[in-house]
Amino acid sequence: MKFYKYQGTGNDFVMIDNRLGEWDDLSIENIQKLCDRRFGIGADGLIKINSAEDVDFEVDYYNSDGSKSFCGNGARCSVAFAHFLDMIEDRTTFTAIDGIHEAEIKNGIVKLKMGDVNNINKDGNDFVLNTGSPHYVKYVEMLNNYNVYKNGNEIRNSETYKQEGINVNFVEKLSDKELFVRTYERGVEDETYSCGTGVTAAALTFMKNNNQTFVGIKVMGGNLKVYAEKNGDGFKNIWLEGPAVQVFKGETWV
Ligand SMILES: N[C@@H](CCC[C@H](N)C(=O)O)C(=O)O
Repeated sequence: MKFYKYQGTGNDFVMIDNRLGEWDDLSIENIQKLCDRRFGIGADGLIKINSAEDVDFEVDYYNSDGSKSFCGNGARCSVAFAHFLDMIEDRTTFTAIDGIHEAEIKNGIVKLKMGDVNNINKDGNDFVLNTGSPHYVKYVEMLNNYNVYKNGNEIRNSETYKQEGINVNFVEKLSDKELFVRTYERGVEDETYSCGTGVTAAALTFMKNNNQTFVGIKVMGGNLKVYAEKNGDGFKNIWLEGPAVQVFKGETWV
């Protein structure tokens, strides 16, 4: 199997060109092994780029445990991969598990349109919302020293969330325009260096109480930007922007 490895602010993916359907039957065990950092290539997730009708391609995303979801950074990396394969020019429309997305790519920076968010719920002082995947958002102080694994794992496996699972984002306000976000991801069952749908969720909870349409986000693996417009109790015109980089390519046996 020929593969490419991509990363978007440190959220890393094995990327497979599956436009001819050669890897339609890749098993969950195969995906787990390919993503294993000791016995495989190593990644937070695996993405198959499939052919699609009416749009440029389909992003078929799997977490490293083989479960499916929508991945914001994975979708941004998929746009960079489609551009590398000469499938698209600087704009594209593609489909993913949560619906149709638009995106733009310029100088390695990918700007991805996320689905509208209709409501943001509260769980105590924290927030729960879906930005293509489900997110829990908790504001904390001294995030650099915070135990993201322990506290994220506890919330993800709590009675309320353990069945479906949830991604848990810890957020520190750095200024009126910048947040620091660290995320425990379901399906990876660990902290990742960045989560695109997670930083989007964090930005929307922040924008809800301000009249801002832009938030800069610092994550462990770099910097991202989120733009959005208020729409009733929710948000529309939500864009996630940041780098998407090809790291290496290779061949493996599954
Ligand atoms: N890293 C992703 C989110 C991937 C999906 C998530 N782990 C889930 O199962 O919901 C991102 O960049 O959005």
